[in-house]
Amino acid sequence: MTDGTSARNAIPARPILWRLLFPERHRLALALAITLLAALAELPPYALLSQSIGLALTGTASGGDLLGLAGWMGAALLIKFLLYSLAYYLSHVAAYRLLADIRQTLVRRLAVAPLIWLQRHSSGDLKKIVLQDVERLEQFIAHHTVECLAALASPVFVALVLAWIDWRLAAAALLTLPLAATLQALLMRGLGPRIEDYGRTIGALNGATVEYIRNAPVMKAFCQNARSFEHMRDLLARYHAMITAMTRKTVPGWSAFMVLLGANIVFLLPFGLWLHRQHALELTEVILAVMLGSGMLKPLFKVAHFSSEIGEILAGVRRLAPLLAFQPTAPAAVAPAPAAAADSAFADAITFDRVSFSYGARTILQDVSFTLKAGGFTALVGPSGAGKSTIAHLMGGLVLADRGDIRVGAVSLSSLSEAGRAGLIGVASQDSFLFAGTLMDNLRLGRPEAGADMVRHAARIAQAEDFIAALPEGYATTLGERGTRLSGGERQRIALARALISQTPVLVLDEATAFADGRTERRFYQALRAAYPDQTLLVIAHRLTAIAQADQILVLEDGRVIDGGRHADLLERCPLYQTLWRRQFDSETWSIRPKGTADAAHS
Ligand SMILES: Nc1ncnc2c1ncn2[C@@H]1O[C@H](COP(=O)(O)OP(=O)(O)OP(=O)(O)O)[C@@H](O)[C@H]1O
Repeated sequence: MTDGTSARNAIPARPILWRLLFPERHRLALALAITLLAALAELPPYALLSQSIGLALTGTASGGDLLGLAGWMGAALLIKFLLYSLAYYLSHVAAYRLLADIRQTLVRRLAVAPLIWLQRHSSGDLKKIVLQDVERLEQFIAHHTVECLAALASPVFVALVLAWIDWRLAAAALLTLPLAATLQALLMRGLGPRIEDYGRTIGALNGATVEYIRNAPVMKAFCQNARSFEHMRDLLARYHAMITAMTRKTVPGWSAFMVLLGANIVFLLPFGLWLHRQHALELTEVILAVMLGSGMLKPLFKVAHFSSEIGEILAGVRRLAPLLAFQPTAPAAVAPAPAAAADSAFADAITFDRVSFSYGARTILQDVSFTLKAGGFTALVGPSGAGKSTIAHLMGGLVLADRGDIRVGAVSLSSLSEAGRAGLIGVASQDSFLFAGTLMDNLRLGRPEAGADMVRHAARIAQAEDFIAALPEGYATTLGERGTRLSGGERQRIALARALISQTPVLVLDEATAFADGRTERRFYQALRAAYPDQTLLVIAHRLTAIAQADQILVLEDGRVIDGGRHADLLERCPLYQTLWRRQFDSETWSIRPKGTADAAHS
């Protein structure tokens, strides 16, 4: 397994950041140039102030002089205000244009991102990328650019003015800077991995929060509260511990850094007064130097703060990078035409050839081999946890086999593009996701060009016709984001009809008919075979009566296919199949009886 952290660190974030900023480079450059002017505009008010003090000290100021000075001061402040406003305006316009572009690109890329990649990321991770990481870029583009440049430029301009008055004053004003910079470097040491860790914890916490919100109704039903959601509680504790450790590590250093940046007055004032005594400087020059110099380094605190934030911004860019890099895959040249599955050349529509799969260290499937005959009806049965859905996930491209090969006809499934695979193999499971939109849109998801007759036909087979007819607007009924207006069983029927409409040569139904009772389920398979006789069907079902008519039944136990054949043969020779067959009747006749009547009921 690849180490996600080192892989992420290997992505060079700075070039990606520049590439993201490139489309707005002119606007941003203009914003920065205006910021420099605004930082320069901070100086004249000080010069005017020092001039006023000089006039006041000599007692030569007339009312007109003071009014003039006040006017100039007001004008200087107004110019500074206008320049900063313009710089901010431009940086914000650039930021929001870029953000809109980046978000649109991300959404487009999400649509073409490989299923495997999406499967590996929790919804919390993706939320963090699409919302928080992009939001952080807004902070960087709209605020940090202008504010950090101003914070850097302002001490430089002040140092130049001080050097112009007397270079020794500039040197005295800068004396505490090396000390503060060394402290800052020490402070930041070892913070990088912590910031990475912080990002990971936030991602995990987001995921747990989304899961918690989704499961809130279930937890309420069982009278549980947030404290019972152990995973989230652990993550919150980890987050709290991490923040506390980071605060403990950084706060004393930050405070010392801040104090040092403002401490240059300790050198500047005595040194300026000494120069005045040596007749090297006028008193007004000393006052001007102290006014300018005493606060000149404080803006660097913002720069230092930014340098700790840039780590998070770049980590966000690194997270964005893989998603931004996805390109729509060209249809695979080797994908067999869907209709070919029924040809004799594709007598074996699907072949699992010694396929193994693990979740981490846990082996789920081991050397699984079987074939699905083209146009045949195969059922996959086995105890819970045997690996049946994992086989469906492999065929649906949600996970990749660790070893072995899955072939569609003669072509390896792994060599097909996602579009090629989706055009050949359709998967419907119990977990159906319905999008906000009309029922018709939801049904035609896999085949937007499907005609009304085809949709109605599929809906009839999926036993969805009656309840659709009862909906206020039939097929035009708008569904909520998760199809909340439909019951679980109705949603499953829609998912089933959707898979039928896609008309893929191979169809995998993973507990997709769990909504139906035994008899309805059996009738459904009969209707399905009659309507689509050429379709290769793989059905995962717990209710064996429904699939007893299958051409082939594969028995899976602990990730291995232990037997395969027709119902009658398996019933005769396969102990596990016999047990599964018996168990379904036990469960069908199972009931809760008052204590003490159990024996009587069994006899
Ligand atoms: N994402 C995952 N991470 C780790 N283990 C998983 C994951 N998904 C499934 N498993 C495990 O893999 C095993 C096989 O799961 P699978 O869903 O394929 O079984 P199944 O035969 O379909 O079971 P059921 O009939 O109950 O649906 C189970 O033990 C399950 O806990």
